[in-house]
Amino acid sequence: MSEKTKIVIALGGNALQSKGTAPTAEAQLEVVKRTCEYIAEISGRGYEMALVHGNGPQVGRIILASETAKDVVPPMPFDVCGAMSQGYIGYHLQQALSYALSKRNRNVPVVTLTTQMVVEKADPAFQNPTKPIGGFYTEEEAKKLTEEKGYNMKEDAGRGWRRVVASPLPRKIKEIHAVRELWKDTIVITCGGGGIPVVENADGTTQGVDAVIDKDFAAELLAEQVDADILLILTEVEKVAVNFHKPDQKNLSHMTLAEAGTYIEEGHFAAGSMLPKVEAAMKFVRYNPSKKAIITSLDQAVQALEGRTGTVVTFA
Ligand SMILES: Nc1ncnc2c1ncn2[C@@H]1O[C@H](COP(=O)(O)OP(=O)(O)O)[C@@H](O)[C@H]1O
Ligand SMILES: NC(=O)OP(=O)(O)O
Repeated sequence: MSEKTKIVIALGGNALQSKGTAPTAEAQLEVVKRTCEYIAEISGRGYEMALVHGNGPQVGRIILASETAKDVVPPMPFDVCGAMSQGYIGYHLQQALSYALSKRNRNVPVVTLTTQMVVEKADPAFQNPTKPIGGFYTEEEAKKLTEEKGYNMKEDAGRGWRRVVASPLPRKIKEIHAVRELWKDTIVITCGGGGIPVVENADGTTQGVDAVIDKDFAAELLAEQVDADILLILTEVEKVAVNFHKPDQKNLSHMTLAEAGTYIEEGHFAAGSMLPKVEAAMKFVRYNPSKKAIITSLDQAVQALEGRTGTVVTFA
């Protein structure tokens, strides 16, 4: 790998979703086109990068469609739905990013790698579903879905109720060697939706499991394994806050590992939304204390890389 600054960018579900319109593939493509302008801008500044995207809303809809059509088409297992989400989100990103790069006369190839993520069979997450997927429901609708379909439903960071599924920790990127090879001259879209969750059998084969891995943790593992300089987590908010959504909310420009740990103990970060981002950032700087993680919004990504905004997480 070259000596340029290497970034792993984690793109939040909001970077792929249109607000206030039906969640169609066409609407997603329009949002992805806007997202890719920012990504191309970062590439234009000479950074090397890989992209990891979320899939919570998308995989939830694919699973729902499959379950709804179960009387006419055999339902797809979760891992296959995850693979489908990687394929179509990756396709949109490839199409839009290639165009955004070409407008800047940067003819860097962009490819999506179907990526399996090894998880542990015994991960306690299989007994405690926490990962929100699909759309948002009212509390009443959520109760009905639990009664009628047996879904696990939880409130998601003050935004409504969502179905939650198991989200085991990512342990090994099956295709990491291909990612490293591709990295040399390509923007690779990998570990989409956290990677397709698989377990390894004793004979070395892999087998899909019912889960959705958190893409922030997957991006962190990738950042470790490609020796990235920066883990850039892009979401809806410009900065991480303490006392979020309270009158005394305070946006943070910087957190050390120790400070982040204290804020977690004090309960400032919502599980399933901001908490995994902060935990992923902490894990990255703990793994390599000379590196940094940044959490910010997509539209502030360039400014955050220049040190002008975002929440920077460092070891000390
Ligand atoms: N302490 C906090 N500071 C900032 N945002 C927070 C905090 N706690 C919860 N959030 C919420 O977490 C959201 C980011 O999580 P989420 O939307 O699940 O991520 P993604 O962008 O990866 O889909 C923010 O948009 C915000 O609504
Ligand atoms: N898989 C995943 O973490 O998706 P979201 O970012 O959409 O929650």
